[in-house]
Amino acid sequence: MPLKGQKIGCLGGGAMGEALVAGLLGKGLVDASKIYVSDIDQRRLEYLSQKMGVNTSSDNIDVVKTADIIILAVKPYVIVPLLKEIVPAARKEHTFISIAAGITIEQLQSCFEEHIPVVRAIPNTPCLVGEGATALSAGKYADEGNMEKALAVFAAAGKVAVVPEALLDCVTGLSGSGPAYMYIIMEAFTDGAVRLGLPRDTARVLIAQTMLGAAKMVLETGEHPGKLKDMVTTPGGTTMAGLFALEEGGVRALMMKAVANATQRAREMADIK
Ligand SMILES: NC(=O)C1=CN([C@@H]2O[C@H](COP(=O)(O)OP(=O)(O)OC[C@H]3O[C@@H](n4cnc5c(N)ncnc54)[C@H](O)[C@@H]3O)[C@@H](O)[C@H]2O)C=CC1
Ligand SMILES: O=C(O)[C@@H]1CCC=N1
Repeated sequence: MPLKGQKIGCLGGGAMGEALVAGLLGKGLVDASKIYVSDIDQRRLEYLSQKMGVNTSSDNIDVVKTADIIILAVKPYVIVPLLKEIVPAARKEHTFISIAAGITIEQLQSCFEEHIPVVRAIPNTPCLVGEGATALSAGKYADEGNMEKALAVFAAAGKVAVVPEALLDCVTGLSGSGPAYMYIIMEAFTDGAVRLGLPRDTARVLIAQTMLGAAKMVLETGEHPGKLKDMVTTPGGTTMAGLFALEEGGVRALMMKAVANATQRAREMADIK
Protein backbone atom coordinates (compact mmCIF):
# COMPACT_ATOMS: atom_id res chain seq x y z
CA MET A 1 0.00 0.00 0.00
CA PRO A 2 2.03 3.02 -1.25
CA LEU A 3 0.24 5.50 1.05
CA LYS A 4 0.80 3.47 4.25
CA GLY A 5 2.45 5.66 6.87
CA GLN A 6 2.66 8.57 4.44
CA LYS A 7 1.80 12.09 5.55
CA ILE A 8 0.16 14.10 2.80
CA GLY A 9 0.51 17.87 2.55
CA CYS A 10 -1.65 20.06 0.35
CA LEU A 11 -0.46 23.60 -0.31
CA GLY A 12 -3.66 25.44 -1.24
CA GLY A 13 -7.01 24.36 0.16
CA GLY A 14 -9.31 25.75 -2.53
CA ALA A 15 -11.68 23.86 -4.84
CA MET A 16 -9.16 21.22 -5.96
CA GLY A 17 -7.31 20.96 -2.66
CA GLU A 18 -10.63 20.20 -0.97
CA ALA A 19 -11.67 17.76 -3.71
CA LEU A 20 -8.44 15.76 -3.41
CA VAL A 21 -8.50 15.66 0.37
CA ALA A 22 -12.15 14.55 0.28
CA GLY A 23 -11.25 11.85 -2.27
CA LEU A 24 -8.43 10.55 -0.06
CA LEU A 25 -10.62 10.49 3.04
CA GLY A 26 -13.64 9.06 1.22
CA LYS A 27 -12.10 5.65 0.56
CA GLY A 28 -10.61 5.53 4.07
CA LEU A 29 -7.09 5.02 2.65
CA VAL A 30 -5.65 7.90 4.64
CA ASP A 31 -6.63 9.11 8.08
CA ALA A 32 -7.44 12.82 8.49
CA SER A 33 -4.68 13.02 11.12
CA LYS A 34 -2.14 12.29 8.32
CA ILE A 35 -3.31 15.17 6.09
CA TYR A 36 -1.89 18.70 6.38
CA VAL A 37 -3.37 21.62 4.44
CA SER A 38 -1.91 25.13 4.21
CA ASP A 39 -3.58 28.20 2.76
CA ILE A 40 -3.23 31.97 3.03
CA ASP A 41 -7.00 32.20 3.55
CA GLN A 42 -7.80 31.53 7.22
CA ARG A 43 -11.48 30.95 6.42
CA ARG A 44 -10.60 28.07 4.08
CA LEU A 45 -8.45 26.50 6.79
CA GLU A 46 -11.23 26.77 9.38
CA TYR A 47 -13.74 25.32 6.91
CA LEU A 48 -11.49 22.36 5.99
CA SER A 49 -10.56 21.67 9.60
CA GLN A 50 -14.22 21.66 10.67
CA LYS A 51 -15.54 19.71 7.68
CA MET A 52 -12.82 17.09 7.35
CA GLY A 53 -10.83 17.12 10.58
CA VAL A 54 -7.51 17.59 8.75
CA ASN A 55 -4.52 19.47 10.18
CA THR A 56 -4.27 23.04 8.93
CA SER A 57 -1.58 25.71 8.90
CA SER A 58 -0.99 29.12 7.40
CA ASP A 59 2.70 28.19 7.06
CA ASN A 60 3.57 26.35 3.82
CA ILE A 61 7.06 25.49 5.06
CA ASP A 62 5.67 23.79 8.18
CA VAL A 63 3.54 21.55 5.97
CA VAL A 64 6.47 20.70 3.67
CA LYS A 65 8.65 19.84 6.70
CA THR A 66 5.94 17.57 8.12
CA ALA A 67 4.62 15.76 5.06
CA ASP A 68 6.09 13.11 2.71
CA ILE A 69 3.87 13.76 -0.30
CA ILE A 70 3.23 17.43 -1.15
CA ILE A 71 0.38 18.40 -3.47
CA LEU A 72 0.75 21.87 -5.01
CA ALA A 73 -2.86 23.06 -5.38
CA VAL A 74 -2.51 26.82 -5.89
CA LYS A 75 -3.35 28.80 -9.04
CA PRO A 76 -0.78 28.49 -11.86
CA TYR A 77 0.60 32.01 -11.37
CA VAL A 78 1.23 31.27 -7.65
CA ILE A 79 3.22 28.07 -8.28
CA VAL A 80 6.65 29.57 -8.97
CA PRO A 81 6.60 32.07 -6.05
CA LEU A 82 5.29 29.28 -3.79
CA LEU A 83 8.09 26.90 -4.81
CA LYS A 84 10.68 29.62 -4.24
CA GLU A 85 9.25 30.05 -0.72
CA ILE A 86 9.35 26.35 0.20
CA VAL A 87 12.54 25.30 -1.60
CA PRO A 88 14.68 25.37 1.58
CA ALA A 89 12.43 22.69 3.11
CA ALA A 90 12.30 20.42 0.04
CA ARG A 91 14.08 17.05 0.29
CA LYS A 92 14.85 14.25 -2.19
CA GLU A 93 12.71 11.97 0.01
CA HIS A 94 9.62 14.08 -0.79
CA THR A 95 7.22 13.44 -3.65
CA PHE A 96 5.99 16.75 -5.06
CA ILE A 97 2.80 16.64 -7.14
CA SER A 98 1.72 19.74 -9.06
CA ILE A 99 -1.85 19.97 -10.35
CA ALA A 100 -1.44 23.45 -11.86
CA ALA A 101 -2.80 23.82 -15.39
CA GLY A 102 -0.11 24.59 -17.97
CA ILE A 103 2.91 24.72 -15.64
CA THR A 104 5.48 22.33 -17.09
CA ILE A 105 7.68 19.86 -15.22
CA GLU A 106 10.68 21.83 -16.50
CA GLN A 107 9.31 25.04 -14.92
CA LEU A 108 8.63 23.22 -11.65
CA GLN A 109 11.99 21.47 -11.60
CA SER A 110 13.93 24.68 -12.30
CA CYS A 111 12.69 26.12 -8.97
CA PHE A 112 14.54 23.40 -7.01
CA GLU A 113 18.29 23.43 -6.51
CA GLU A 114 18.42 19.65 -5.90
CA HIS A 115 17.07 16.71 -7.89
CA ILE A 116 13.69 16.71 -6.18
CA PRO A 117 11.08 14.20 -7.44
CA VAL A 118 8.20 15.95 -9.15
CA VAL A 119 5.04 14.48 -10.70
CA ARG A 120 2.66 16.60 -12.76
CA ALA A 121 -1.05 15.75 -12.60
CA ILE A 122 -4.31 17.05 -14.01
CA PRO A 123 -7.26 15.91 -11.90
CA ASN A 124 -10.83 17.25 -11.94
CA THR A 125 -13.39 18.39 -9.37
CA PRO A 126 -15.36 15.09 -9.20
CA CYS A 127 -12.43 13.83 -7.06
CA LEU A 128 -14.63 15.39 -4.35
CA VAL A 129 -17.06 12.46 -4.66
CA GLY A 130 -14.47 9.80 -5.52
CA GLU A 131 -15.25 9.94 -9.26
CA GLY A 132 -12.33 12.05 -10.47
CA ALA A 133 -10.46 11.57 -13.73
CA THR A 134 -6.73 12.28 -13.52
CA ALA A 135 -3.76 11.97 -15.86
CA LEU A 136 -0.17 11.98 -14.60
CA SER A 137 3.34 12.39 -15.98
CA ALA A 138 6.57 11.67 -14.15
CA GLY A 139 9.27 14.29 -13.85
CA LYS A 140 12.84 13.26 -14.65
CA TYR A 141 13.74 12.67 -10.98
CA ALA A 142 10.51 10.83 -10.09
CA ASP A 143 11.16 7.08 -9.80
CA GLU A 144 8.70 4.17 -9.67
CA GLY A 145 8.14 4.70 -5.94
CA ASN A 146 7.21 8.36 -6.44
CA MET A 147 4.83 7.43 -9.27
CA GLU A 148 3.25 4.66 -7.19
CA LYS A 149 2.49 7.18 -4.46
CA ALA A 150 1.06 9.72 -6.92
CA LEU A 151 -1.04 7.02 -8.60
CA ALA A 152 -2.37 5.93 -5.20
CA VAL A 153 -3.34 9.51 -4.26
CA PHE A 154 -5.43 9.98 -7.40
CA ALA A 155 -6.72 6.39 -7.55
CA ALA A 156 -8.25 7.05 -4.12
CA ALA A 157 -10.23 9.83 -5.78
CA GLY A 158 -11.24 8.14 -9.06
CA LYS A 159 -9.68 6.86 -12.28
CA VAL A 160 -6.05 7.55 -13.27
CA ALA A 161 -4.04 7.37 -16.50
CA VAL A 162 -0.33 7.97 -17.16
CA VAL A 163 0.38 10.06 -20.29
CA PRO A 164 3.44 11.77 -21.80
CA GLU A 165 3.73 15.31 -20.48
CA ALA A 166 3.18 16.76 -23.96
CA LEU A 167 -0.44 15.54 -23.73
CA LEU A 168 -1.27 16.98 -20.31
CA ASP A 169 -2.55 20.28 -21.73
CA CYS A 170 -4.97 18.28 -23.87
CA VAL A 171 -6.07 16.37 -20.75
CA THR A 172 -6.65 19.76 -19.10
CA GLY A 173 -8.91 20.77 -22.00
CA LEU A 174 -10.73 17.42 -21.95
CA SER A 175 -11.25 16.03 -18.44
CA GLY A 176 -9.78 18.88 -16.36
CA SER A 177 -12.29 21.37 -17.71
CA GLY A 178 -14.73 18.60 -18.69
CA PRO A 179 -17.04 18.72 -15.65
CA ALA A 180 -18.01 22.29 -16.62
CA TYR A 181 -18.93 21.11 -20.13
CA MET A 182 -21.10 18.36 -18.63
CA TYR A 183 -22.81 20.80 -16.26
CA ILE A 184 -23.86 23.17 -19.02
CA ILE A 185 -25.09 20.23 -21.09
CA MET A 186 -27.19 19.07 -18.12
CA GLU A 187 -28.41 22.60 -17.45
CA ALA A 188 -29.41 23.11 -21.09
CA PHE A 189 -31.26 19.78 -21.35
CA THR A 190 -33.01 20.56 -18.07
CA ASP A 191 -34.11 23.95 -19.45
CA GLY A 192 -35.36 22.18 -22.57
CA ALA A 193 -37.57 19.90 -20.48
CA VAL A 194 -38.73 22.73 -18.17
CA ARG A 195 -39.78 24.62 -21.30
CA LEU A 196 -42.06 21.71 -22.12
CA GLY A 197 -43.53 21.56 -18.61
CA LEU A 198 -41.40 19.07 -16.63
CA PRO A 199 -40.64 20.26 -13.06
CA ARG A 200 -37.01 21.44 -12.82
CA ASP A 201 -36.01 19.14 -9.95
CA THR A 202 -37.38 16.10 -11.74
CA ALA A 203 -35.68 17.06 -15.01
CA ARG A 204 -32.34 17.65 -13.25
CA VAL A 205 -32.33 14.25 -11.56
CA LEU A 206 -33.40 12.48 -14.76
CA ILE A 207 -30.70 14.08 -16.92
CA ALA A 208 -27.94 13.70 -14.30
CA GLN A 209 -28.79 10.01 -13.85
CA THR A 210 -28.91 9.64 -17.65
CA MET A 211 -25.38 11.08 -17.92
CA LEU A 212 -24.16 8.86 -15.10
CA GLY A 213 -25.80 5.78 -16.63
CA ALA A 214 -24.44 6.51 -20.12
CA ALA A 215 -20.93 7.03 -18.69
CA LYS A 216 -21.19 3.75 -16.75
CA MET A 217 -22.27 1.92 -19.92
CA VAL A 218 -19.15 3.18 -21.73
CA LEU A 219 -16.82 2.27 -18.86
CA GLU A 220 -18.38 -1.09 -17.95
CA THR A 221 -19.19 -2.52 -21.40
CA GLY A 222 -16.06 -1.15 -23.08
CA GLU A 223 -18.20 -0.65 -26.20
CA HIS A 224 -17.69 2.18 -28.67
CA PRO A 225 -20.06 5.08 -27.75
CA GLY A 226 -21.36 5.01 -31.34
CA LYS A 227 -22.57 1.42 -30.87
CA LEU A 228 -24.24 2.32 -27.57
CA LYS A 229 -25.89 5.30 -29.30
CA ASP A 230 -27.21 2.97 -32.01
CA MET A 231 -28.86 0.84 -29.28
CA VAL A 232 -30.97 3.88 -28.31
CA THR A 233 -32.05 4.89 -31.81
CA THR A 234 -35.19 3.05 -32.96
CA PRO A 235 -35.52 3.51 -36.75
CA GLY A 236 -37.88 6.39 -37.44
CA GLY A 237 -38.10 7.03 -33.68
CA THR A 238 -37.65 9.84 -31.19
CA THR A 239 -33.90 9.59 -30.59
CA MET A 240 -32.92 10.17 -34.21
CA ALA A 241 -35.27 13.18 -34.28
CA GLY A 242 -33.39 14.61 -31.27
CA LEU A 243 -29.95 13.68 -32.64
CA PHE A 244 -30.76 15.38 -35.95
CA ALA A 245 -31.33 18.68 -34.10
CA LEU A 246 -27.94 18.30 -32.37
CA GLU A 247 -26.11 17.42 -35.59
CA GLU A 248 -27.79 20.29 -37.46
CA GLY A 249 -26.47 22.64 -34.76
CA GLY A 250 -22.92 21.32 -35.24
CA VAL A 251 -22.69 19.81 -31.76
CA ARG A 252 -19.70 17.56 -32.53
CA ALA A 253 -17.58 20.33 -34.06
CA LEU A 254 -18.48 22.57 -31.12
CA MET A 255 -17.29 20.01 -28.59
CA MET A 256 -14.08 19.39 -30.51
CA LYS A 257 -13.51 23.15 -30.58
CA ALA A 258 -14.10 23.39 -26.81
CA VAL A 259 -11.28 20.88 -26.18
CA ALA A 260 -8.98 22.69 -28.63
CA ASN A 261 -9.65 26.15 -27.12
CA ALA A 262 -9.18 24.93 -23.56
CA THR A 263 -5.98 23.07 -24.52
CA GLN A 264 -4.62 26.23 -26.13
CA ARG A 265 -5.50 28.19 -23.00
CA ALA A 266 -3.64 25.64 -20.84
CA ARG A 267 -0.56 26.14 -23.05
CA GLU A 268 -0.80 29.89 -22.43
CA MET A 269 -1.10 29.48 -18.63
CA ALA A 270 2.62 28.82 -18.26
CA ASP A 271 3.35 32.42 -19.25
CA ILE A 272 0.69 34.19 -17.13
CA LYS A 273 2.30 36.07 -14.31
N1 LIG B 1 -10.66 23.71 -10.40
C1 LIG B 1 -10.44 22.71 -11.26
O1 LIG B 1 -11.40 22.11 -11.80
C2 LIG B 1 -9.06 22.27 -11.57
C3 LIG B 1 -7.97 23.01 -11.16
N2 LIG B 1 -6.68 22.61 -11.46
C4 LIG B 1 -5.56 23.39 -10.99
O2 LIG B 1 -5.60 23.35 -9.56
C5 LIG B 1 -5.01 24.51 -9.03
C6 LIG B 1 -5.93 25.09 -7.96
O3 LIG B 1 -7.15 25.46 -8.58
P1 LIG B 1 -8.46 25.71 -7.71
O4 LIG B 1 -8.46 24.79 -6.53
O5 LIG B 1 -9.58 25.68 -8.67
O6 LIG B 1 -8.19 27.19 -7.21
P2 LIG B 1 -8.73 27.92 -5.91
O7 LIG B 1 -8.57 29.37 -6.13
O8 LIG B 1 -10.09 27.38 -5.54
O9 LIG B 1 -7.71 27.44 -4.78
C7 LIG B 1 -6.41 27.93 -4.63
C8 LIG B 1 -6.15 28.11 -3.14
O10 LIG B 1 -4.79 28.50 -2.97
C9 LIG B 1 -4.73 29.43 -1.90
N3 LIG B 1 -3.47 30.16 -1.98
C10 LIG B 1 -3.16 31.27 -2.74
N4 LIG B 1 -1.88 31.64 -2.56
C11 LIG B 1 -1.35 30.73 -1.67
C12 LIG B 1 -0.07 30.56 -1.08
N5 LIG B 1 0.94 31.38 -1.38
N6 LIG B 1 0.11 29.53 -0.22
C13 LIG B 1 -0.90 28.69 0.09
N7 LIG B 1 -2.14 28.80 -0.44
C14 LIG B 1 -2.36 29.80 -1.30
C15 LIG B 1 -5.97 30.27 -2.09
O11 LIG B 1 -6.31 30.99 -0.92
C16 LIG B 1 -6.99 29.22 -2.51
O12 LIG B 1 -7.70 28.71 -1.38
C17 LIG B 1 -4.78 25.47 -10.21
O13 LIG B 1 -3.42 25.51 -10.49
C18 LIG B 1 -5.59 24.87 -11.34
O14 LIG B 1 -4.97 25.10 -12.59
C19 LIG B 1 -6.43 21.44 -12.15
C20 LIG B 1 -7.46 20.67 -12.57
C21 LIG B 1 -8.87 21.01 -12.33
O1 LIG C 1 -10.19 26.46 -15.56
C1 LIG C 1 -9.05 26.16 -15.19
O2 LIG C 1 -8.06 26.84 -15.55
C2 LIG C 1 -8.84 24.94 -14.32
C3 LIG C 1 -7.93 23.93 -14.97
C4 LIG C 1 -8.83 22.81 -15.40
C5 LIG C 1 -10.09 23.10 -14.76
N1 LIG C 1 -10.07 24.23 -14.13
